[in-house]
Amino acid sequence: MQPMLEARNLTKRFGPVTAVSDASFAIRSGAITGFLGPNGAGKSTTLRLFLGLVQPTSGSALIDGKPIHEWPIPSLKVGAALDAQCVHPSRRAIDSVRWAARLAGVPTSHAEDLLERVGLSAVARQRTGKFSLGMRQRLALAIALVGDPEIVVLDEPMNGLDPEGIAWLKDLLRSLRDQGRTVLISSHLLAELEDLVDDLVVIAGGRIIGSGSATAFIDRFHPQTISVLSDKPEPLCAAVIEAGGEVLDMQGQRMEISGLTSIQLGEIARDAGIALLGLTEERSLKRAFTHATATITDIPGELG
Ligand SMILES: Nc1ncnc2c1ncn2[C@@H]1O[C@H](COP(=O)(O)OP(=O)(O)OP(=O)(O)O)[C@@H](O)[C@H]1O
Repeated sequence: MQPMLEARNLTKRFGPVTAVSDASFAIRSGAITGFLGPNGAGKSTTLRLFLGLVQPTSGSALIDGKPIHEWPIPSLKVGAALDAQCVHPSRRAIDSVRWAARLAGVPTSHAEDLLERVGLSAVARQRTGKFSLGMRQRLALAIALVGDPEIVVLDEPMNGLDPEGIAWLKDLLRSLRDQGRTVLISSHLLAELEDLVDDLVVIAGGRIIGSGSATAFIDRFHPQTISVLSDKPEPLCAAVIEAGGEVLDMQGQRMEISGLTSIQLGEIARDAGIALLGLTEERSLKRAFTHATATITDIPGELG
């Protein structure tokens, strides 16, 4: 199936700065994809390249097979919220949405519904100059949805939202996905995306370090670690090292071990006469992400 968004050897340089370097990845239709990377990694630049707001130095950024400018009415294809400050402060919220609808060439009659959908009905007729960042994020989202687009692209939309707002946004994005839309959402905070995304594209230093399903990302990058609780941590630590394992962390009776399977660890403890009081193999996207970004130089582009 044709990817909904695809970067092919995409590079963008700003003078001496290479913001995006030979990036290739594909985003499938009908999924929520998290675009994850530290500050300055090149996320916003990549999103802007897809939206035709900056031109690539080389390579291409395709929306459903072609550059955005080749779509007759781009806002029907893709709606984007890249900057929560994008609306004029002296304009009322409802007028900003109507203005965006006019620009997109779609009826303005849904403006009220859109503001209701993003929880801004009560302030629809207020000027946006005094809106909080969270309110602006909601307004930017309403504007992104104005053309009822197939693809929704959001740059750090959770900035400024309180926990309730974040939960609300996640529900809204899931409902967009459940309607068959494609959602691409960037963040520098993995915790924001962890329970939301189906797929991930991870970028650091302008380079794509992995893309694919979140599960595949964990499989590929997760360090093999075991958290173990024992009544004799010191001798267990020595036995683990003796057997070629590594003790990553030790706090009281709990230690974190890598380089051994849980079966091997059980055998080592048994042979040393040490009781294991608990043993868990922790697998989290967070640990995989930390590991992947720490070892970036060793990692090739595509993830299965
Ligand atoms: N218009 C520009 N002119 C010069 N340099 C730029 C421009 N836009 C981005 N950069 C640089 O490109 C690099 C990537 O920036 P970008 O904003 O894409 O990263 P980001 O991952 O979105 O980071 P953040 O989360 O901090 O916004 C940074 O070094 C940035 O300073």
